[in-house]
Amino acid sequence: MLNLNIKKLKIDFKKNNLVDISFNIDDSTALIGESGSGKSLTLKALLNLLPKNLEVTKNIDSNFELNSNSIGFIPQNPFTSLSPMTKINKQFFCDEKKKVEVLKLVDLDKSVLNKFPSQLSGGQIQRVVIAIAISKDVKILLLDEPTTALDIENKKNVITLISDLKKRLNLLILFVTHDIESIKEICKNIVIIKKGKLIESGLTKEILENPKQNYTKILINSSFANKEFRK
Ligand SMILES: Nc1ncnc2c1ncn2[C@@H]1O[C@H](COP(=O)(O)OP(=O)(O)OP(=O)(O)O)[C@@H](O)[C@H]1O
Repeated sequence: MLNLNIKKLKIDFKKNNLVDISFNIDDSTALIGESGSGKSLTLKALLNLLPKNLEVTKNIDSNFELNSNSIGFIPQNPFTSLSPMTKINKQFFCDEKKKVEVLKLVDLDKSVLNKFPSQLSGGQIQRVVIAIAISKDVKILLLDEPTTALDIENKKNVITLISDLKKRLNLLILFVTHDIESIKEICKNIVIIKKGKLIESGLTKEILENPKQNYTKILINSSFANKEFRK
Protein backbone atom coordinates (compact mmCIF):
# COMPACT_ATOMS: atom_id res chain seq x y z
CA MET A 1 0.00 0.00 0.00
CA LEU A 2 1.28 3.46 -0.90
CA ASN A 3 2.28 5.80 1.86
CA LEU A 4 3.67 9.32 2.07
CA ASN A 5 4.73 10.60 5.45
CA ILE A 6 5.38 14.30 5.87
CA LYS A 7 7.54 13.90 8.99
CA LYS A 8 8.37 17.57 9.10
CA LEU A 9 7.55 20.53 6.92
CA LYS A 10 8.66 23.90 8.20
CA ILE A 11 8.51 27.02 6.05
CA ASP A 12 9.76 30.40 7.27
CA PHE A 13 9.84 33.85 5.74
CA LYS A 14 12.51 35.95 7.48
CA LYS A 15 11.65 35.57 11.16
CA ASN A 16 8.03 34.53 10.55
CA ASN A 17 6.97 30.92 10.63
CA LEU A 18 4.41 30.25 7.86
CA VAL A 19 4.06 26.46 8.11
CA ASP A 20 5.17 23.90 10.69
CA ILE A 21 3.30 20.63 10.29
CA SER A 22 3.59 16.87 10.01
CA PHE A 23 1.01 14.33 8.85
CA ASN A 24 0.78 11.01 7.06
CA ILE A 25 -1.09 10.20 3.83
CA ASP A 26 -1.98 6.51 3.46
CA ASP A 27 -5.20 6.88 1.49
CA SER A 28 -6.90 10.21 0.90
CA THR A 29 -6.41 13.28 3.05
CA ALA A 30 -8.15 16.64 2.93
CA LEU A 31 -6.05 19.61 3.99
CA ILE A 32 -8.43 22.24 5.25
CA GLY A 33 -7.96 25.72 6.66
CA GLU A 34 -9.03 29.31 6.22
CA SER A 35 -7.37 31.58 3.69
CA GLY A 36 -3.68 32.13 4.47
CA SER A 37 -3.37 29.03 6.66
CA GLY A 38 -0.58 27.50 4.54
CA LYS A 39 -2.40 25.05 2.28
CA SER A 40 -0.86 26.22 -1.00
CA LEU A 41 2.62 26.47 0.53
CA THR A 42 2.29 22.83 1.64
CA LEU A 43 1.36 21.74 -1.90
CA LYS A 44 4.15 23.83 -3.41
CA ALA A 45 6.63 22.24 -0.99
CA LEU A 46 5.62 18.77 -2.22
CA LEU A 47 5.92 19.93 -5.82
CA ASN A 48 9.32 21.58 -5.16
CA LEU A 49 7.86 24.85 -6.36
CA LEU A 50 8.38 27.06 -3.32
CA PRO A 51 9.72 30.54 -4.04
CA LYS A 52 13.39 31.04 -3.24
CA ASN A 53 12.73 33.73 -0.63
CA LEU A 54 11.37 31.11 1.78
CA GLU A 55 13.41 28.95 4.14
CA VAL A 56 12.35 25.32 4.04
CA THR A 57 13.01 22.30 6.23
CA LYS A 58 11.49 19.23 4.63
CA ASN A 59 11.61 15.63 5.81
CA ILE A 60 9.35 13.40 3.73
CA ASP A 61 9.30 9.62 3.64
CA SER A 62 7.49 7.65 0.95
CA ASN A 63 7.46 4.01 -0.15
CA PHE A 64 7.62 5.14 -3.79
CA GLU A 65 9.99 7.48 -5.57
CA LEU A 66 8.77 11.03 -5.23
CA ASN A 67 9.42 12.83 -8.50
CA SER A 68 7.61 14.78 -11.21
CA ASN A 69 6.23 11.54 -12.69
CA SER A 70 4.78 10.20 -9.47
CA ILE A 71 3.06 13.45 -8.43
CA GLY A 72 0.02 14.64 -10.36
CA PHE A 73 -1.26 18.16 -9.76
CA ILE A 74 -4.77 19.47 -10.40
CA PRO A 75 -4.83 23.25 -10.04
CA GLN A 76 -7.60 25.50 -8.84
CA ASN A 77 -8.27 27.07 -12.20
CA PRO A 78 -8.33 24.58 -15.08
CA PHE A 79 -8.94 27.41 -17.57
CA THR A 80 -5.48 28.89 -17.11
CA SER A 81 -3.59 25.63 -16.77
CA LEU A 82 -3.81 24.68 -20.45
CA SER A 83 -2.02 26.57 -23.17
CA PRO A 84 -4.78 28.35 -25.18
CA MET A 85 -3.01 28.28 -28.56
CA THR A 86 -2.06 24.60 -28.48
CA LYS A 87 -4.29 21.68 -29.44
CA ILE A 88 -5.05 19.29 -26.56
CA ASN A 89 -3.03 16.56 -28.29
CA LYS A 90 0.21 18.53 -27.85
CA GLN A 91 -0.46 19.25 -24.17
CA PHE A 92 0.07 15.60 -23.20
CA PHE A 93 3.55 14.18 -22.67
CA CYS A 94 2.88 10.51 -23.34
CA ASP A 95 2.29 8.16 -26.27
CA GLU A 96 -0.97 8.06 -28.27
CA LYS A 97 -2.17 4.82 -26.68
CA LYS A 98 -1.84 6.29 -23.17
CA LYS A 99 -3.67 9.50 -24.24
CA VAL A 100 -6.68 7.53 -25.43
CA GLU A 101 -6.57 5.34 -22.32
CA VAL A 102 -6.59 8.27 -19.83
CA LEU A 103 -9.21 10.20 -21.83
CA LYS A 104 -11.43 7.14 -21.56
CA LEU A 105 -10.87 7.08 -17.80
CA VAL A 106 -12.17 10.66 -17.54
CA ASP A 107 -15.05 9.87 -19.88
CA LEU A 108 -13.89 11.95 -22.85
CA ASP A 109 -13.80 10.95 -26.49
CA LYS A 110 -10.42 10.98 -28.25
CA SER A 111 -11.81 13.61 -30.64
CA VAL A 112 -10.95 16.26 -27.99
CA LEU A 113 -7.27 15.72 -28.88
CA ASN A 114 -7.79 17.63 -32.08
CA LYS A 115 -9.38 20.63 -30.41
CA PHE A 116 -8.13 23.83 -28.80
CA PRO A 117 -9.09 24.50 -25.14
CA SER A 118 -11.48 27.27 -26.28
CA GLN A 119 -13.55 24.64 -28.12
CA LEU A 120 -14.26 22.72 -24.88
CA SER A 121 -16.69 23.33 -22.01
CA GLY A 122 -15.46 24.10 -18.46
CA GLY A 123 -16.20 20.57 -17.29
CA GLN A 124 -14.41 19.09 -20.32
CA ILE A 125 -11.36 21.30 -19.70
CA GLN A 126 -11.15 20.13 -16.08
CA ARG A 127 -11.39 16.51 -17.31
CA VAL A 128 -8.55 17.11 -19.78
CA VAL A 129 -6.44 18.60 -16.97
CA ILE A 130 -7.14 15.51 -14.85
CA ALA A 131 -6.34 13.21 -17.80
CA ILE A 132 -2.97 14.97 -18.28
CA ALA A 133 -2.23 14.62 -14.55
CA ILE A 134 -2.84 10.86 -14.60
CA SER A 135 -1.06 10.24 -17.91
CA LYS A 136 2.27 9.86 -16.08
CA ASP A 137 3.11 7.05 -13.65
CA VAL A 138 1.25 8.92 -10.94
CA LYS A 139 1.11 7.65 -7.36
CA ILE A 140 -0.25 10.72 -5.59
CA LEU A 141 -2.69 13.37 -6.81
CA LEU A 142 -2.49 16.83 -5.29
CA LEU A 143 -5.67 18.82 -5.77
CA ASP A 144 -5.80 22.55 -5.09
CA GLU A 145 -9.47 23.53 -4.76
CA PRO A 146 -10.21 21.71 -8.03
CA THR A 147 -13.90 22.60 -8.10
CA THR A 148 -13.83 26.30 -7.15
CA ALA A 149 -14.01 27.56 -10.72
CA LEU A 150 -16.81 25.16 -11.72
CA ASP A 151 -20.62 25.38 -11.51
CA ILE A 152 -22.52 23.05 -9.17
CA GLU A 153 -23.23 20.41 -11.81
CA ASN A 154 -19.61 20.18 -13.00
CA LYS A 155 -18.40 20.34 -9.43
CA LYS A 156 -20.40 17.21 -8.55
CA ASN A 157 -19.17 15.43 -11.67
CA VAL A 158 -15.53 16.22 -10.95
CA ILE A 159 -15.85 15.01 -7.33
CA THR A 160 -17.40 11.74 -8.53
CA LEU A 161 -14.70 11.38 -11.18
CA ILE A 162 -11.84 11.89 -8.72
CA SER A 163 -13.39 9.45 -6.28
CA ASP A 164 -13.70 6.89 -9.09
CA LEU A 165 -10.11 7.42 -10.31
CA LYS A 166 -8.77 7.07 -6.78
CA LYS A 167 -10.35 3.62 -6.51
CA ARG A 168 -9.45 2.46 -10.02
CA LEU A 169 -5.84 3.65 -10.03
CA ASN A 170 -5.20 3.15 -6.31
CA LEU A 171 -3.88 6.68 -5.88
CA LEU A 172 -2.98 8.62 -2.78
CA ILE A 173 -4.88 11.90 -2.60
CA LEU A 174 -4.11 15.21 -0.93
CA PHE A 175 -7.12 17.48 -1.44
CA VAL A 176 -6.79 21.13 -0.46
CA THR A 177 -10.01 23.03 0.08
CA HIS A 178 -12.01 25.51 2.15
CA ASP A 179 -15.10 23.49 1.39
CA ILE A 180 -15.51 20.59 3.83
CA GLU A 181 -18.69 19.44 2.07
CA SER A 182 -16.83 18.63 -1.15
CA ILE A 183 -14.41 16.16 0.44
CA LYS A 184 -16.93 13.89 2.17
CA GLU A 185 -17.15 11.63 -0.87
CA ILE A 186 -13.40 11.43 -1.48
CA CYS A 187 -11.30 11.81 1.65
CA LYS A 188 -10.91 9.27 4.40
CA ASN A 189 -8.93 11.64 6.61
CA ILE A 190 -8.90 15.34 7.40
CA VAL A 191 -6.05 17.56 8.52
CA ILE A 192 -7.16 20.97 9.77
CA ILE A 193 -4.56 23.75 9.78
CA LYS A 194 -4.58 27.28 11.11
CA LYS A 195 -1.74 29.77 10.63
CA GLY A 196 0.48 26.91 9.43
CA LYS A 197 -0.08 24.68 12.47
CA LEU A 198 -2.04 21.45 12.73
CA ILE A 199 -5.17 22.05 14.82
CA GLU A 200 -7.01 18.77 14.49
CA SER A 201 -6.76 15.60 12.39
CA GLY A 202 -8.47 12.23 12.08
CA LEU A 203 -11.11 10.32 10.17
CA THR A 204 -13.36 12.59 8.08
CA LYS A 205 -16.51 10.98 9.38
CA GLU A 206 -15.49 11.41 13.01
CA ILE A 207 -14.31 14.99 12.63
CA LEU A 208 -17.44 16.05 10.75
CA GLU A 209 -19.69 14.39 13.33
CA ASN A 210 -17.74 15.36 16.38
CA PRO A 211 -15.27 18.22 15.83
CA LYS A 212 -13.17 18.88 18.93
CA GLN A 213 -11.80 22.32 18.15
CA ASN A 214 -13.82 25.50 17.85
CA TYR A 215 -11.93 26.47 14.68
CA THR A 216 -13.01 23.17 13.06
CA LYS A 217 -16.62 23.78 14.08
CA ILE A 218 -16.51 27.23 12.47
CA LEU A 219 -15.06 25.78 9.23
CA ILE A 220 -17.76 23.11 9.12
CA ASN A 221 -20.54 25.60 9.82
CA SER A 222 -19.31 28.08 7.22
CA SER A 223 -19.08 25.32 4.63
CA PHE A 224 -22.69 24.26 5.26
CA ALA A 225 -23.87 27.89 5.40
CA ASN A 226 -22.27 28.54 1.99
CA LYS A 227 -23.96 25.49 0.59
CA GLU A 228 -27.38 26.64 1.78
CA PHE A 229 -26.67 30.09 0.33
CA ARG A 230 -25.80 28.65 -3.10
CA LYS A 231 -29.00 26.58 -3.35
N1 LIG B 1 6.51 33.88 -1.20
C1 LIG B 1 6.02 34.24 0.01
N2 LIG B 1 6.71 35.11 0.80
C2 LIG B 1 6.24 35.47 2.01
N3 LIG B 1 5.06 35.03 2.54
C3 LIG B 1 4.34 34.18 1.80
C4 LIG B 1 4.76 33.74 0.49
N4 LIG B 1 3.83 32.90 -0.01
C5 LIG B 1 2.84 32.81 0.92
N5 LIG B 1 3.14 33.57 2.00
C6 LIG B 1 2.33 33.71 3.23
O1 LIG B 1 2.17 32.41 3.79
C7 LIG B 1 0.87 32.26 4.38
C8 LIG B 1 0.21 31.01 3.83
O2 LIG B 1 -0.06 31.20 2.45
P1 LIG B 1 -0.80 30.08 1.54
O3 LIG B 1 -0.84 30.64 0.15
O4 LIG B 1 -0.17 28.77 1.73
O5 LIG B 1 -2.27 30.09 2.18
P2 LIG B 1 -3.56 29.23 1.76
O6 LIG B 1 -3.99 28.48 2.97
O7 LIG B 1 -3.27 28.44 0.53
O8 LIG B 1 -4.63 30.38 1.45
P3 LIG B 1 -5.80 30.46 0.32
O9 LIG B 1 -6.88 29.54 0.78
O10 LIG B 1 -6.21 31.89 0.37
O11 LIG B 1 -5.19 30.05 -1.00
C9 LIG B 1 0.11 33.55 4.07
O12 LIG B 1 0.16 34.36 5.21
C10 LIG B 1 0.90 34.17 2.93
O13 LIG B 1 0.82 35.58 2.96
